[in-house]
Amino acid sequence: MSPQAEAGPAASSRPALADLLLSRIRDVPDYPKPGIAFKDITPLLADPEAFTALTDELAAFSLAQGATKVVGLEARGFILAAPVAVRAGMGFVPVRKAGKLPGATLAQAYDLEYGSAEMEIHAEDLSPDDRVLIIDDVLATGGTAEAAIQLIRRTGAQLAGLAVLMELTFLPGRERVTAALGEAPYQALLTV
Ligand SMILES: O=P(O)(O)OC[C@H]1O[C@H](OP(=O)(O)OP(=O)(O)O)[C@H](O)[C@@H]1O
Ligand SMILES: Nc1ncnc2[nH]cnc12
Repeated sequence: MSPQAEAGPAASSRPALADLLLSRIRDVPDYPKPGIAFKDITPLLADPEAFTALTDELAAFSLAQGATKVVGLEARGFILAAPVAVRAGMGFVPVRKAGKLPGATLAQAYDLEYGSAEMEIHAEDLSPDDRVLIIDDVLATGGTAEAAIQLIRRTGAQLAGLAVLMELTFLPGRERVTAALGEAPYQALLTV
């Protein structure tokens, strides 16, 4: 399945799920900076029906891709990815912002919609036999996800794909991550 075929169709093929998830995401204007329309997922997390439906959908995607590990991107990616890993029976590996992991790390610098940062992973948490699904809440410029893809490749593990709750289509994130993913699939449950 091509990355393009994976992107977006969840919203059209599962309209009830898409409507439920979308109804629980709040727009906050001018946060954290003027001009940014912030997508706040906390109402979705507070709703057990919506959070469970999201977890089940992402767990099914992880299993369908043959993943062995789920990687979550700090911080909102942790909240989504950890229950997916438990539901799918896979390990969870955090990608953290610089300086938070105590062991030997690989590091990757990146830019995002409203700033720049550096992320790290404990390379010892992944082996070449692992197939890694990366999970995050929002794909905006794609800078964060692209850096995570590069980081996973540098560990020597295989990429099972990238799944996000929501893609912001007015930014060129999809082109950026599908180029970085190569043959590995991309799934956005919602496109806004
Ligand atoms: O596509 P991009 O332009 O890179 O933006 C997307 C990233 O931005 C947000 O994370 P943020 O760094 O704000 O961290 P948080 O989850 O700790 O709030 C979001 O959770 C994604 O990880
Ligand atoms: N507009 C946005 N809303 C929420 N998270 C984001 N990460 C990057 N851009 C974002």
